[in-house]
Formats: sequence, structure tokens, C-alpha cells
Amino acid sequence: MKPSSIIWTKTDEAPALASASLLPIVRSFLKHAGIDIEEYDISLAGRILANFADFLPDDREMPDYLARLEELVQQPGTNVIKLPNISASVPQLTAAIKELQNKGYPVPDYPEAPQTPEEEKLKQRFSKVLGSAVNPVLREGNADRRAAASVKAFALKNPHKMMKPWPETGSVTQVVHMTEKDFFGSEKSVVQGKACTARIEFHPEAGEAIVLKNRLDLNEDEVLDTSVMNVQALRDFYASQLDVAKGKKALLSLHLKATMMKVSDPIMFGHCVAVFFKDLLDKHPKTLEDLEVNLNNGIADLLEKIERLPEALKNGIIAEIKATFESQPDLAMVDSDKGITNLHRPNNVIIDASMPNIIRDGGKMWNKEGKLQDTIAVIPDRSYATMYQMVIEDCKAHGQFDPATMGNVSNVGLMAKKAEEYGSHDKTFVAPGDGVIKLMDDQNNCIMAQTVETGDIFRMCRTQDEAIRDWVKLGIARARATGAPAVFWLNPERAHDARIIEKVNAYLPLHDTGGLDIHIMTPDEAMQFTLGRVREGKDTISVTGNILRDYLTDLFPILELGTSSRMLSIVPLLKGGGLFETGAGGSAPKHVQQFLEEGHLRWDSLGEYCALVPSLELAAKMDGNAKAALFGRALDHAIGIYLENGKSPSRKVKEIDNRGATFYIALYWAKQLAAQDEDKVVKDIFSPVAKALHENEAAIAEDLLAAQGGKVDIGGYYYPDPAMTDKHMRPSPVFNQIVDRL
Ligand SMILES: NC(=O)C1=CN([C@@H]2O[C@H](COP(=O)(O)OP(=O)(O)OC[C@H]3O[C@@H](n4cnc5c(N)ncnc54)[C@H](OP(=O)(O)O)[C@@H]3O)[C@@H](O)[C@H]2O)C=CC1
Ligand SMILES: O=C(O)CCC(=O)C(=O)O
Ligand SMILES: [Mg+2]
Repeated sequence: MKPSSIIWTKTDEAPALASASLLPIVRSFLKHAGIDIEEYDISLAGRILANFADFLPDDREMPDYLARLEELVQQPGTNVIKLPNISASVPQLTAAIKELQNKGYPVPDYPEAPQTPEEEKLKQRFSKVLGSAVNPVLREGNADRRAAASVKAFALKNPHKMMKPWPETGSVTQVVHMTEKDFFGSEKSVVQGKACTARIEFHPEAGEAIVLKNRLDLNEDEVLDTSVMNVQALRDFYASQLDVAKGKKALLSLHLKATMMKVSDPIMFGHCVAVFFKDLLDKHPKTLEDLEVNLNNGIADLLEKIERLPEALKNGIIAEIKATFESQPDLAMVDSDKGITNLHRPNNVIIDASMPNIIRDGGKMWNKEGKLQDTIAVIPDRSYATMYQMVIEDCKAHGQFDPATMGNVSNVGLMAKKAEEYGSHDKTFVAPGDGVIKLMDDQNNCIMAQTVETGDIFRMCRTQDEAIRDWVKLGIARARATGAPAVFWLNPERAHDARIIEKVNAYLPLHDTGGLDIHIMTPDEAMQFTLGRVREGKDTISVTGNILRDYLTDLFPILELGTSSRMLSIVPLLKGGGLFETGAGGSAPKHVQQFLEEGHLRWDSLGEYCALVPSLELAAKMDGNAKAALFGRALDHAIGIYLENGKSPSRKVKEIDNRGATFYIALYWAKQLAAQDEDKVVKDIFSPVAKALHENEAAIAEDLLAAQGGKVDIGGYYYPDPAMTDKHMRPSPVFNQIVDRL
């Protein structure tokens, strides 16, 4: 048996807190399977420190774990457990920098509006930690996301109670989108012939061309897309929807992905804020410009910066802001108690999590009185807006879904090699003037051209042929393994999808598809087909591009299981090895808030427990490590018992939380290892542990509950103090002793 090694990522917020409790247990247990757990810090704070090591004294340097992982996922045999991490918006980035500086790490400030070449360079360096900077780097494989069979079976037997009924009549909730001049409408797509080096240029109506991006090494057979969002059309659209929301007495809500689409979506967000506050901006252009208000960072930026004004002017503007809130439609709220709206910060409402919640909540969002109300859900680009409207129409016609009977929708997502329907940040540009943006090859041939007006958002995306081939193969493998129909969600009316359809049609015949039920449908048709089956209790596999992968793997788990944290998210790496993502959701900032206020962490680590099972199976397979297989099977059984016994964290203080849940996983895992007879050494080690945990169950549960109820200080938000975190996340001395003695 070779020793095995599993890399466990240290991330941010709730999952990082949960790891402080779970990881010592995993380490102690797996030591006896010959498995070493290496912790790699890829948190936002850790990435800032690693990227600016040259600013730090030697003793405060942080290794660049993300760079190491980037190499490792391209090598066979790598085994990674990846927890959700912050994809930072600018406000999150600046807050993390400030915290590090206050802790004595002399990292530089983020130059939002660079004035010198040095600042421009610094901004470039920071772009490596901004937005979705981790996932696209690690995802060197396509995604297989599904609920483990035991988790789905449990959900059907014990349906979650979060679903609210849809009104039988009268709901005015609807998705609204542009009808022209959006990314969908302008998209062009080609399959690249020979490999070449290309560049992106802006050709103004008059004058010299400007190079926006140089040295793009294009590969043979990759799919290249370009598209443009016309910002005047976008602003006109926003203005019209403000009127619609007001007319229908509905909330206005905006659903974007400003974290992952870190260049385009904050700008689209900022235009919405600007249209909302149009009168104010028209009245005070100079004052707001002098304050360097950046509406891409939300209303919060405006509110913070006007604090610097002389009292009289400031109060005048505050009165006008209040009047704007009264005259415009009501906004959906993020936190009605604190007056935080959908437009306060670009990272507060993220489409993959926000749209499913509307559906779960009977077509409603929270208003400023803290009550649920219908909403006009603004999703400007048409590419995926309409499939959400299909769900809304289905619920209006047939009522809320029933988690006790719903069929399961799993996903095979095209994600490998960045699959840049997403992650296209380094090829997203704001048009510097009226003209044409061209993709040129090294022979000076124009591959694609897009006409732009000043301020328009140009996006270019690349999808590699190798990734598409592997994705088709994985889709077929899942169809074969489950017998469920596999539906490719692709729209022939969309340029990018039309190219992908050609490739799917070329690669399907390379596999044995006999007896399989495989379809290619537009996202709207696929949604209708899938929802029909869901209501009949039948399972369906969605085989999708990267964005639908993201959206659907929150949507269906939230409806079926109550949260996407209960998903298995397996990424078989192209080079062999595996990346096991835990859950499909985010890092739950609300959970940290609750933990700090009342000492209760409601984060459900089921995603982490579940991810460890296939990771152990991989270790068993790769290293011939039979003990890894044994520990994996034991954990799988333990998870079943844990679910049956209802030991998941509650949402309420003074009831079981993440730490209690993790104690029960340890107890049941140890009991399974003690009960088996395959490996005598393991049995002898774990029998006394299981006994001790069992005998001390009441005392440990009491310790863990006693730790709740008061305020908690972990010495920071983005870079908490490890010892303080440890103290709060491991508050039972008896439990710690048993685990640490192992
Ligand atoms: N894979 C990754 O690395 C991902 C990272 N992100 C990042 O996460 C942050 C927040 O994103 P956002 O989309 O708002 O998502 P959240 O993390 O806030 O999740 C939305 C809601 O889902 C529920 N939820 C999610 N995970 C769990 C869990 N493990 N246990 C219990 N409930 C859970 C919570 O609902 P409730 O509070 O009602 O209990 C939560 O508020 C952002 O920084 C984003 O960039 C987002 C998606 C994926
Ligand atoms: O990388 C990110 O920012 C988010 C990823 C995500 O939401 C997902 O993969 O489901
Ligand atoms: Mg997602």
C-alpha cells in the first residue's frame, strides 16, 4: 500500500469555520488509513498574502497554494477536497485588504481608479485575486453534480419544509429581459481552424487601432465566441422595468453574477443603480465625481462616500436619496432590518442562489417591511433568463413543487479548461469609443468583428475541443449508469450553442449509445420537459454548458433538498485524479453573522462529509489502499445513519449546530469502523474510540450546546485568528481528548 495524500482546501467564512471542527477529526481518523491530509490555504486573505509576498517581511510570507494546486490538478493522481470560497467583489477585496493591514500585513491598497503606471500594474496583480479566481483554475475536468442516492432517498422520506405555496391566481412575478442588443442577440461564434496567435483590437471610427489583448494562443478546433452588451439599450431596458415594477406594485430585483463575471456584471449592476438614481446623478454630477463614487460597487458606495461631504450638502443629498426610494419602485431587500437593498452591494444577490429562492418562496422576495412580496426579476441578457420564466410559469399553472415526490435533476456540466462561457474576464472589455472590436489572427485576418458604442461591454469566450469531447463522454456515462434520459440544453438560435451542437452530433456516434435516451433541446424546451418529469417523480440528467451548470445545480437541489450544500460535486480531472467540491452553493456570509452574534453555526457540512467518500474511493483505487476503501464505506454508512437520526444542524440557536452534527458523524463513523471485521487493526483502534464517544455522547452534546448563546470573537472576518477559531469550533474538552488521542 502506498501512503495516500488528500489536499483539503482552507477557504473562507462558514465553510472555513466548519473545517476547524471537522478537519481534526478527519485527520485523526484517516491517519489510520495511511492517509495524510494537507491543508492548502486558498482563502481570499491567503491569496492576497501569497500574491503580495514581496510586500511582506519574511516571517509573514504565505506560500502560493493556488499556484501549487494549479500545477497539481494537471498531474495524474491528485486528490482534492475543495470547499466553497469567496469570489470577491471589489468591496469584499478592499475589506479583506484593510483587515490584513490592520493585522500588520503591509499589503498595498487596491487602486480602483489607477492614476499611474505603477497603480495600473498593481491593479493587474490584484485581478488575480478578484472575482472567481479559484474555481476556473482548479476545474481541470467536467462536472458531475448530483445528490448521493442516500441523500435523495432521505429527502423524499423527510421532505424539507422550506417550500412556500404559489398563489393560485394573481401572482405578478415574472422574469424580464432585453429583447435586442444583448449578449444573446449579438453573439458570433466560430470553430478555430489551425492553431494560431491572435489579438483583440479596438478600431475607432477615426484614428489608430488599439490592442486590447495581445498574444492569445488559440488552439485547433476550439470554439470562439464574441458578443456585446449595448449599454444604452441596457439602460433603456432598466428604465422601462422600473415603470413595470411600479405599475404592477411589485418589488424590483436584479439578478446577476457580479462575483464570477467580475468585469461585465458589476458594470451592468452599476448601470441599474445609475438608472434608479438618475435624477440625483443629473443634479450633482460634479460632487459625485469628486467623491469618486463608483456605482458598480452599489448604493453602499454612494452612502459611504457622501459621509465626507460638508453637513448641509450631505443632508441635502440624503434627503434626495430618501425621496428617490419613495418615488421609485420598492427594491427587493437583502436585510430589511438593516435597510440593505438588492442594489446596495453587487455581491449580495447572486443569480444562481437568488432565483431558486424566489421559486421556493412562492414567487416572492423580502420587502422593506420584512414581508414577502411579488417581484419583477430583472435578468438583462436573454441567454438564460427565459428558462427561469419557464419555471415560474410552471408553478403558476401547477403550484409549488413537492419535495416528497419530486424527481431528481442531476447535472453534467461543461467546465474543463475554463469552458469560458464563464471565466472570460481577461477577454472582457469596455469599449473605449464608437467603433469595431476585432479578433485578428497572426496573418492579419479578422476572425470576428463586433460593432460597439462607447461603454458597451465586449466579451470573448473560448471552449476547448478536448473539454467538449470529455463532457459528451461523461454525459453518456451518467445516462448509462442511471438509465435516466440525458438532455443537452443547447439552443440552435444561439451562435455558441449552434457550434456546440455540431460537436455533440459529431462526438455522440463515437460512443455506444444503444438503448440510451439522449436529447438536444433549447433551454426552454429542456426546462419544460424536465419539469414535467420532475412532477411525475422521474429523474432526468441535464447536460449543460458552464453557466447552466452553475444555475441548475443550485435551482434543483434547493427545490428538492432545501439547499445545494447537500450535493455531491465530482470533477474527474482530465489527467486522472479527482477534485471533489463540497456542495454547490456559496460560503454563506449570513451564517457567519449568526455565529458571531449568537454562537450558532447553521452551516451544513453534509457536502464535506459526502465529498470525502469518493475522495477515499479514489485514494483506494489510485494507491491500492484497501484501508481507504474501508474508511470510505464506513463513512458512507455513517452518513446514512446521521441522516436517518436527524442530526443535521438546526437554524436556531441552542439547538444542534454544525459542531454537533460533526460530532455525530464522528460517532457513527467510529462505530462503523469498530463494527466491521475486514481489518482487525482498524477494529481494535476504533472500538475504544466508538465506546468512548458513545459513553460521552450526553456530556459532549451538552458542551456543544453550552458553547452557544453568546457573542463570539474569532479575531477577524477574512483572516480570523486560528487559535480563537479553534477554541470556539472545538468547545468540548472530552470530545477533543478522544479525537486527539487517536
Ligand atoms: N463553489 C464556490 O466556491 C462558490 C462560492 N460562492 C461564493 O460564496 C459567497 C456567497 O454566495 P451566495 O450565492 O450568496 O450563496 P450563500 O453561500 O449565501 O448561499 C445561499 C444560501 O444557501 C444556503 N446554504 C448554502 N450552503 C449551505 C450550507 N452548507 N448549509 C446550510 N445552508 C446553506 C443558505 O441559506 P440560509 O441562509 O437560508 O440557510 C445560504 O444563505 C460569495 O462570496 C460567492 O462568490 C458562491 C457559489 C459557489
Ligand atoms: O466560482 C464562483 O464564483 C462560483 C461558482 C459557483 O457558483 C458554482 O460553481 O456553482
Ligand atoms: Mg453556483
